[in-house]
Amino acid sequence: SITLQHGAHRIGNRTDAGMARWRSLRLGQFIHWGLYAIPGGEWKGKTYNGAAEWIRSWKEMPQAEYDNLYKQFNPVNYQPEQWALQAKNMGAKYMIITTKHHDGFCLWPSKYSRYTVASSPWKKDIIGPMVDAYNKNGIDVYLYFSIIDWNHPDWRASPKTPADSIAYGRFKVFVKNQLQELLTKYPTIKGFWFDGTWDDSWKNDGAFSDELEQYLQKIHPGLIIGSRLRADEKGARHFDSNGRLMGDYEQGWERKLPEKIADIHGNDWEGVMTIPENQWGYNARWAGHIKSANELIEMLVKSTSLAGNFVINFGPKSDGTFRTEEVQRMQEIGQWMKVNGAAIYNGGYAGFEKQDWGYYIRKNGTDSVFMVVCNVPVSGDLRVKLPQQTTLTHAATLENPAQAITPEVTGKNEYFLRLETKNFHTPVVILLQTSRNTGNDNGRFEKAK
Ligand SMILES: COc1ccc([C@H]2[C@H](O)[C@H](O)[C@H](C)N2C)cc1
Repeated sequence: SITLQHGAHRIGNRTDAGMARWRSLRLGQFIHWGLYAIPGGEWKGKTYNGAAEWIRSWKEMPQAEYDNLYKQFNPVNYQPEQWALQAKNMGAKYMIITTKHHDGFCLWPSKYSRYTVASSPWKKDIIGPMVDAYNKNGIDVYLYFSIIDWNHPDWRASPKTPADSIAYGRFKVFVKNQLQELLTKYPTIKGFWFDGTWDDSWKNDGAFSDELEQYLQKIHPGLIIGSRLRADEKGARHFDSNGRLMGDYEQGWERKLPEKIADIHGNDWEGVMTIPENQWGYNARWAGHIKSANELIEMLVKSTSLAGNFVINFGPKSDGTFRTEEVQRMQEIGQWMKVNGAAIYNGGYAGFEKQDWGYYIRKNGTDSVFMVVCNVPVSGDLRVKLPQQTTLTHAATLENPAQAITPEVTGKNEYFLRLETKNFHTPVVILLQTSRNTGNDNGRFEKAK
């Protein structure tokens, strides 16, 4: 390995209580809200085919007109308590809110910028009431913060001249001030979700990203910050030039998930997912494939089975309400979580041989392993192959009333489970009680007690 001043400062996952809590939450709600919700992917009768929150970069959108949208920001139907209750009913245990996206508009009245809600017709702080409402409902809050700031005169994607470097130097002070301000105003937040860190200006200044992270940890110990913030002194991002993860979890899983446990290299990780193919901010016209609740539930189950968190994104409208499809997804996911949440919260990698019918999730630190069945085989037989010295002592569905299952046992520590009901509308969860190093002959299934 090479000597790095600004590479990873820790090998392996964090072992403190704050990170263990993050690891137990598993299901998060991402919210992208800002001026981009006003055009909602359309402008003067034309449809923008990119992601709605990027409409400012569209050639058909005059940037001055976009930048003046703050004069229309007035979410008269914004009710943070409703937002928080809705998220609680979905079963989300943490929420990530865009305090400032790439366009630079701040949803809090920052004293370091005039481009904030304070200058809008709404005038009031959006973030504070949201943090309070979510915390009151037992949901942890993380603040999304874009380093890229298209509105700030000192932002540079790639400084070319000495004047650029002086301007960008001022910008770095501005970033540090805004982050310190967010921590001071909203002390209950658990971490930052950084974005917009791919440009040369940031990539070629690994020292600053390292010092910034240490500065934030100093004023707010225990902050959880993913791998998108840092670059090392050679411009490597997420993983330093020695291949070691920088930050507290791998944060690169955006609209994609790992396939198998080897893909996560033992790191904590989080996947963030849009319901349409690629829309984070509100887009009036949802085109392409819109994920169903079952698809999102399966992604959540897959993430949990691979020891990662899964965050579903929502893009509220400019008036502060959510579109029907998003309300429906939250309700349907919430109904499933009410019955099966025990398989998700505190869930992790089981270490059993993957089967086609779905995913195994081990309740952390126990011999309780959940089978989440997403694909019932036409045979109706659900095969369970256990590692050596592990036997199955009991099996039952999670639903009410629980349906006890007597597996068929084969001699090779292999079991076949059959489900009575055949027609499923959502994934079915079966709880397996196992015991290890039992010493009795492999595969003997003791009758349910
Ligand atoms: C260039 O590809 C991109 C760039 C930025 C993104 C941003 C989205 O606007 C959203 O905020 C997502 C979390 N982020 C990675 C997505 C894809």
